[in-house]
Amino acid sequence: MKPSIVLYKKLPADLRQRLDQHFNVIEFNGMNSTTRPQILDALQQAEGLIGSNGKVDKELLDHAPRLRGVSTISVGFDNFDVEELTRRGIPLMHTPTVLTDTVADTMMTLVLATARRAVESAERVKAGEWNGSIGADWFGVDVHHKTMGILGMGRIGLALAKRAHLGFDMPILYTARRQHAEAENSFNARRCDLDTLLSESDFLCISLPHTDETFHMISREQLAKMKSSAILVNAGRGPVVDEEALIEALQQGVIHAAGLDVFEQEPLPKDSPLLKMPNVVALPHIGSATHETRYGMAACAVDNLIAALTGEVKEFCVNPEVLKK
Ligand SMILES: NC(=O)C1=CN([C@@H]2O[C@H](COP(=O)(O)OP(=O)(O)OC[C@H]3O[C@@H](n4cnc5c(N)ncnc54)[C@H](O)[C@@H]3O)[C@@H](O)[C@H]2O)C=CC1
Ligand SMILES: O=C(O)C(=O)CO
Repeated sequence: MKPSIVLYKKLPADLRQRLDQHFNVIEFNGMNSTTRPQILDALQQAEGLIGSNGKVDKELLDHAPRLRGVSTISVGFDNFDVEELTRRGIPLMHTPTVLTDTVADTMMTLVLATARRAVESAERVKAGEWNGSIGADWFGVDVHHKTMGILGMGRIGLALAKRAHLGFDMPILYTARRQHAEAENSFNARRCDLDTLLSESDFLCISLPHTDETFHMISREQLAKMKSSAILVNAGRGPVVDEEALIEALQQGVIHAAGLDVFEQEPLPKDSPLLKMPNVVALPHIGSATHETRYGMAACAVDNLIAALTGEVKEFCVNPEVLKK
């Protein structure tokens, strides 16, 4: 008999068929307050779990006595209790690499859109405000040759550095726990402490995961150290930036603008002051959201689950120590 798995994200038909070839698939339309109790029930029998967006915590794992492998359709795994999974010997698989360039493109989009006021200008054109030769009230600021500061020099940070250095002649600064030879040798990036990054960057670009250490790493005190002309771009995770402090900084002109793909609460609440600010470009967490990349992520996650449940994991395991047991 094929092992049972729980799927909580719609997959392209061919990938769903690939899962069906290996498993008895119990599918749910997302993990939310309605489906979660049903998912917990189904997990009594399930040996695998695959999806994205939904808390995989101790409560869920306590309902899953037969679980042997978990696969997230994302690179970020802040929704997962990795310690608890590891304690139970369950591999957690994720999808790095396949989305790196697409997310770096999104970050560059936010850099350009905020600096050149692209969204705001396009909205004004549609509102019929373009009635003659434009004046300084429409002008933006240059991106090329400005200093880009990268917080989170991992795969995505490096791909962003490549774009900024090769495409826009931007000097690159980065803050990291270790030196990144490739960033320094290939893209002339210079490592510095956080205070220097904050005070010297024209664009502070965040591609950090959400962890206990990174929670509110950028708050009032850090924002106060930035240039008043600086633009903050966050496509890592919302909670890395203290959103209340960011809103205040934008309202008071402590910094110039923000380009945000991620928020402390997603979807962004309809009454968020961010939605009313012309100097904010807010995207609905589209970092990896292209047809090609979302397909690639789903395919990677399907292969990852098959590998985890057949004991043939070669890469993309968040907690590889469980494989040695
Ligand atoms: N907006 C979106 O749609 C997407 C967002 N992401 C986010 O981007 C994050 C990064 O993805 P990758 O670059 O693939 O991961 P990665 O693991 O290659 O890079 C993360 C980097 O952050 C660094 N880091 C972690 N904690 C730190 C700390 N306390 N201080 C300084 N540096 C620290 C790590 O050392 C690493 O270099 C993901 O974890 C996810 O949260 C990823 C994909 C799409
Ligand atoms: O992969 C991730 O971590 C995302 O945020 C969505 O691509």
